[in-house]
Amino acid sequence: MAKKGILLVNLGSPRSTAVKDVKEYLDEFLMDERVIDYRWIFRALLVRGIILNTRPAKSAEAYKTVWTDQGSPLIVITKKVQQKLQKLVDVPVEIGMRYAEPSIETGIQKLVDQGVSEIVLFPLYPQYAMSTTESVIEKAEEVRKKKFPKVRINYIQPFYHRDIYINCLADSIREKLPENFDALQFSYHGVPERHIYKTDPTKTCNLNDCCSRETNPSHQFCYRHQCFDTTKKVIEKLNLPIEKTIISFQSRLGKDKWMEPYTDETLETIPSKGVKNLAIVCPAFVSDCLETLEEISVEGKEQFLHSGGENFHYIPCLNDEDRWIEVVKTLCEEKLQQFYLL
Ligand SMILES: C=CC1=C(C)c2cc3[nH]c(cc4nc(cc5[nH]c(cc1n2)c(C)c5CCC(=O)O)C(CCC(=O)O)=C4C)c(C)c3C=C
Ligand SMILES: [Fe+2]
Ligand SMILES: [Fe+2]
Repeated sequence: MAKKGILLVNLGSPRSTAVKDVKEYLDEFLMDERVIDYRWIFRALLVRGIILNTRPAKSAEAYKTVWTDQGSPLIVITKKVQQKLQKLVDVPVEIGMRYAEPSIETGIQKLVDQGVSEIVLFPLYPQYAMSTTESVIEKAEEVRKKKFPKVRINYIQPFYHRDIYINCLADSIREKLPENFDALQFSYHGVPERHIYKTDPTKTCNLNDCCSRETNPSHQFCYRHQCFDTTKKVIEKLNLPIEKTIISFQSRLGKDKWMEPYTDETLETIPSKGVKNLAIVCPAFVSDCLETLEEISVEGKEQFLHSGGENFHYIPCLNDEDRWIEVVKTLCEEKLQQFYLL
């Protein structure tokens, strides 16, 4: 019988906080046609002609504020998840990053070196997006076809709607919520609106109320719907009134129209509407990273407090919490079982 293994895939971080390493990382990231989805020549002009002239130095400074002795928080946390999961399952577990090292190819190679030929690959993103889930699958398939044609890969699908995940996230938030808060804000990583239209095979999503409808044929590939639905399901579990919740989208880049409302603008306007004590959580990320530890916990906090807010309470991601490791284990085991049916 074929030997099985698990590959946990996350976004990836630069090798170090040196500007040249950040530049190399951003080049690979932003030249991905599923991230900046322009024709190659226009993408290269924008990324290599404009963005990479100034952004690496700025991003390197931001990375320095979150970097740990062991490296980037995102990679350190993903490794902890790997180690904890390895103790619970009897197949090899490795990690791979979509950008930079350890790459998806490195991860698959490590599994193959242990005799594995059937891999469950877990893109660590609760919601589907072209720039994340789809990009990971495309890359893994490219590597598999080129380097490991005999290996079979079974992909774990977005899990934002799964009860086990929602219960886990709701329990984690409940434990960390402060006693008194005026609102709980759900801040998701944004994407350009164009990405949503582009990946909608049904062409029925118009980015209005269709995303919050119970059913719509576009939901399987609508990142906006999946963020709304995650929020709705979590607040139901938490028994929180909808009036006490806010949803927003962070981390926009460039001049395109990204999904609204924007987190930074929201943080600046809500204190004048009576939200003085804020709790904020970032459920597009399962591991804390630059975008949560710096953009939200530091920059976001400053924006909120300077705009009249009084208390800002950041709720960490699931990281290596045992209850989350249990969810990862269950989702992986489901897919491992499927190999027998394929
Ligand atoms: C959670 C899902 C993510 C989506 C969707 C996503 C889309 C997306 N991101 C950029 C540009 C940047 N993102 C950056 C960092 C970053 N992004 C995610 C996740 C998603 N991105 C994570 C987990 C991180 C942190 C990585 C880390 O090392 O901690 C950055 C780099 C940092 C910076 O310079 O600000 C950029 C740039 C685009 C353009 C995009 C969709 C089109
Ligand atoms: Fe991003
Ligand atoms: Fe939608």
